[in-house]
Amino acid sequence: MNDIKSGETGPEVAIRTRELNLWYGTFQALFDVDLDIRQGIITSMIGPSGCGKSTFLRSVNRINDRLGYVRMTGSIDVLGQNIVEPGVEIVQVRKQVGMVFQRPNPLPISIRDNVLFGYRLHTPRGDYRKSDEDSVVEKALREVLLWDQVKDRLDSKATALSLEEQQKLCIARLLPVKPGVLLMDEPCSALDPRGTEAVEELIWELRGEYTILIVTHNMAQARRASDECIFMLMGKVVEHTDTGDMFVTPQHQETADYIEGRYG
Ligand SMILES: Nc1ncnc2c1ncn2[C@@H]1O[C@H](COP(=O)(O)OP(=O)(O)OP(=O)(O)O)[C@@H](O)[C@H]1O
Repeated sequence: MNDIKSGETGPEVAIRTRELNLWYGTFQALFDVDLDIRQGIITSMIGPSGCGKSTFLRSVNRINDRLGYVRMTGSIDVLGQNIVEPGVEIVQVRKQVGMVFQRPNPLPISIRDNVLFGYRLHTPRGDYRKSDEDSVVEKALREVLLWDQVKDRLDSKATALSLEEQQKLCIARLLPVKPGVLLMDEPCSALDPRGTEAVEELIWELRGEYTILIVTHNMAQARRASDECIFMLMGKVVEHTDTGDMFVTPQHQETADYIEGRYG
């Protein structure tokens, strides 16, 4: 049951799902998920291992499509378009919905080419100007607070960067194609506490410009780094509310049990 109710949030909803069900073969992983994820804020998704957080995230940019045995029913509207309708181009979905993974996964090419990779792929040939490249690279790296560290070594291999820098780069390379939504699946889990703090600070900087949905096991992170929080259990949404309220006055016993560490 949701506490932030469908239909109440008006046009500023970035991701809206209705009766979203998903099966891996015969195993049902998501049950009637109705969510309204607001535009321009950070929403965290928490819940015990296996409750369907990553499955939900992967549905919103249709990575699950790669698996032949996944079946979905219901709708997922991203910025007003139902992305699971027949005929929707996955390339367009991926352009609007960027994804950041647990382990930073830069390509084994230069820092500069990493930033330009998606931009080259997604910019129509007639609109692409080589003379724009420098400013595109600088803008994206500045946005992720990495420019000063890397501006003198843009041609170095991205894989030689620290994990924190790699993760920032993986966020930077999404930005030139102007995604409305950034999905982050435990983006700090491979980082040390200092790297975690730096990436959290960055995510907070991006707030407003982008709609950010972040899956995390780290409740302290959800608490300090999100505006709204969704608690899931066994494929269902139990509670979706203001983060402060969820941690202080959870409305459901299951939420309270999880927050107090009574689930694995
Ligand atoms: N590719 C897959 N094929 C079959 N079953 C899967 C697949 N991916 C996930 N599942 C199953 O779907 C359920 C939800 O998994 P999911 O990874 O979405 O949970 P999660 O909440 O993100 O877990 P974690 O916090 O451990 O990452 C689990 O029972 C999992 O075993």
